[in-house]
Amino acid sequence: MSLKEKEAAASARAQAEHTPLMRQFFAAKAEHPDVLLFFRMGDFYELFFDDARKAARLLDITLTQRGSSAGQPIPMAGVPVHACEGYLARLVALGESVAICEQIGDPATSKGIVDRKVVRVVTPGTVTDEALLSERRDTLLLALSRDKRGYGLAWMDLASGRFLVNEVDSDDALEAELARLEPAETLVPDDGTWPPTVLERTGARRRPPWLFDADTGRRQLLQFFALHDLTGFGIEDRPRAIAAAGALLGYVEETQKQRLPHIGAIAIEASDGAIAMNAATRRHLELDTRVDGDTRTTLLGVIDTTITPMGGRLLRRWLHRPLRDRRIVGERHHAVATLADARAESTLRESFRALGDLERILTRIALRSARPRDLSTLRDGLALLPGVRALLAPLDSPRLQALAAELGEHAANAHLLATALVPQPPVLARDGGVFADDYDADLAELRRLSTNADQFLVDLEARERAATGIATLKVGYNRVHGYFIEISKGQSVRAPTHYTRRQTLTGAERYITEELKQFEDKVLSARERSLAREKLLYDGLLDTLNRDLDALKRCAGALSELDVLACFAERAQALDWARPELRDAPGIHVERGRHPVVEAVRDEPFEPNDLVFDEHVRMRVITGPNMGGKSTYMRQNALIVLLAHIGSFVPAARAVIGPIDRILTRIGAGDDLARGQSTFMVEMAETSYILHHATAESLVLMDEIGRGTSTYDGLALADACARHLAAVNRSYTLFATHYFELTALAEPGSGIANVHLDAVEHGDALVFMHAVKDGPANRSFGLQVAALAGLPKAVVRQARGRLAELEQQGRDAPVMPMTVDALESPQQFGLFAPSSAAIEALAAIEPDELTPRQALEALYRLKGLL
Ligand SMILES: Nc1ncnc2c1ncn2[C@@H]1O[C@H](COP(=O)(O)OP(=O)(O)OP(=O)(O)O)[C@@H](O)[C@H]1O
Repeated sequence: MSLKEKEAAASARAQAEHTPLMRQFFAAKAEHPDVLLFFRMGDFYELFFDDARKAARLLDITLTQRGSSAGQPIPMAGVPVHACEGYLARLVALGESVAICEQIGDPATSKGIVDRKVVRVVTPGTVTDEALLSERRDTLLLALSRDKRGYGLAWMDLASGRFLVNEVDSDDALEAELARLEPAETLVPDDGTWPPTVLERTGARRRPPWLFDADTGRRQLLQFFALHDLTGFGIEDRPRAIAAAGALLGYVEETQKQRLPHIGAIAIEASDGAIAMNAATRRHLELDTRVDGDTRTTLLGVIDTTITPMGGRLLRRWLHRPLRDRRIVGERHHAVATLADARAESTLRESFRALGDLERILTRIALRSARPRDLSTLRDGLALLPGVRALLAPLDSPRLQALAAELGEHAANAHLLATALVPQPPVLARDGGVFADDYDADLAELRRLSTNADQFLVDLEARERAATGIATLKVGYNRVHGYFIEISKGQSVRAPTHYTRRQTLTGAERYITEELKQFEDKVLSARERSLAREKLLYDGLLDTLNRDLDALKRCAGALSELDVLACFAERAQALDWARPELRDAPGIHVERGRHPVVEAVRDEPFEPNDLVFDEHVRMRVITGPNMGGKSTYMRQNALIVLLAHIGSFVPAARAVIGPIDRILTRIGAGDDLARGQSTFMVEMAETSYILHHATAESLVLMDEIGRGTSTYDGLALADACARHLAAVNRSYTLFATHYFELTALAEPGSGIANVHLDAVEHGDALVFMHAVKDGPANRSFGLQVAALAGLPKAVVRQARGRLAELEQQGRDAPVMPMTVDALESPQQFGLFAPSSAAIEALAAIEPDELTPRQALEALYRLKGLL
């Protein structure tokens, strides 16, 4: 016997030692080794062995034992089927996947143990059940591929049917896309090292590398979309994107185990169509989450007043992808202005309250998992369309008119749903009662039979009481035994002989009669038949709706966008925001700009500030006291630029903005300990990214760079970076600093100007003015701010003394002015003051009295003193 044969025999012996049930479990588990297996047993999903231990830990459920198999006790944990959604939601949030193994045979009729089969695999990135999805956030599955030239990305929102791809050429760009998309699950080829940002994500899943092959991917896509070539989707010459898309499709088909008719197309979402923002920028600008996890005091928290969840999700997508296409964005501004001028947005928003999440409902219709209430929500939504179209008809805006056309009529489906469904259908289709009585004659007849039953039973009870003379006789029904006549124990001797005993209880006997039996057969079969009829009608309704799925999806898309545009119009008026102007000419002009979030949370009025970047000034060095408002000023301008490019109005009296390609920020952050980097390392890595990527169309915010190291190192670095940004990158740069030395950069012709924020002292109190003024600050108020913060008085006093000393020393050691020219001749760098002996010797020299030879000697002497 060969070794292989011996092993096979041993495994067969081991198998034989298990019970049939456990053998069934092992077979299912072998097909899904890396995920938790929910094994259906009656009213429970049970987990065994390691799955049980893991689930007990993650879900805080009891770990028990179930007999033994092959001589060993079997660890087991279980969740009730009726409550499984909650447990699944918790597991997918933790990045876990679950294979659902159902009983597929009927326990009543099957011989031996009932058949079981894995019917679907619930994974964090492929969930479509309403209960498992976050309402206002897309749940994305992402697949990555790579070749020598870079990475391919493909992502799918299964709950809406969106399927997109992109290709990027660097780790940085990949990281930026991950930060933008925030996928719930990421498929990565298991081949060599990947950046930690990829593998350390919740829901990262390694897959065999051969699944990420471009040729196979192309074949899969062609087959899935039933096409001959991919040119129509514009991805034909994108092998990395195609490889990722193929891997993604394979995974979705493997886990869903059903057709996915709602995924009708794949499209490219290229990076160069959007204003680039890397992960750091998204974090620093607090677009939708703050470092402390708060989501309310963020930009999204302030601007999101969308009514529908699908509108909320679209707005979040827009916010993370400001567009560079000024035509599209300009059309949105025009639409917002038109809605606001016509005061149409409030009526529109009011009607959207009845709309619901049509986008996800349509997906459930396509996947045939829609519940009756989904259909009634769709009915109510379609009923709104004529009103919405009438409202849009007179409005003179190309985008609004295009959206009105996208909405479509849908009169037939609206009528169908209105006549088919009862006003308030039940939660589940299973128990019937979904369809209106007059929708279907057969159903109405079957229902009449079961309803008339009630009257028949009342009559029967009265008749039997009279016939037997037993006043307490009752007619009843239970699910196990069916209809019965009940007589108390004491009276049961008086039961007539044609009563047949059906069941004996402690205090009563239950009987059946021939008449009651006949009635029971008729009613029960009517009930069953009416349920079967409803199921048939339900399937038919889903078929009809699926025929129009594409048009309905376009309608839902248009409604989502209208919701966002109406939200912009509402915000613009409520918050007094202005329509920005996007121009081809370079420059940024903001008049009376405000920070939308700081303004929203402050009780006192916000001090508006201007910003001008033009051909003369491309960098503004901002100085001023701590707490003066430097960071606020910088961020508000970035947020204004960003808001303008998603189509929103902006918190300013006026904003005129030229082409922008990136928003880059370097703003003080805490240690990135999770990634083992010190504050200074993070600071330098982010700065280096900016210096490598910023262009003359980029908006750059630099907040206090150099703070993470010693004063001289820090100042030297800050100085060099500022010069590089001004002279080489030539970006629009806001550069906040505590190094007053940097104010010397603002020389005529340098393209750099100073602005400052101020504070005034009122006795012990310090009042911050928050107004941005031209020129450098003249003092820092650091000690006053420290005192405000509660530093002990003695410490502040001591610091004051030390400051006076330092300032005196500083005055004695002159610092040479710094110019942009110094970039080319670093030896002129004016930071490091010459030694005081050299200065004294230099001061003692009278040049006019020296001969050329003496002058040369003096020069050698001075050099020797350095
Ligand atoms: N223009 C303004 N109008 C009203 N209040 C403002 C304004 N700008 C800033 N503030 C308030 O001042 C606080 C401090 O602002 P900010 O953090 O921008 O100061 P900073 O100069 O960057 O301070 P630091 O140098 O300590 O980081 C803000 O939290 C805000 O409440």
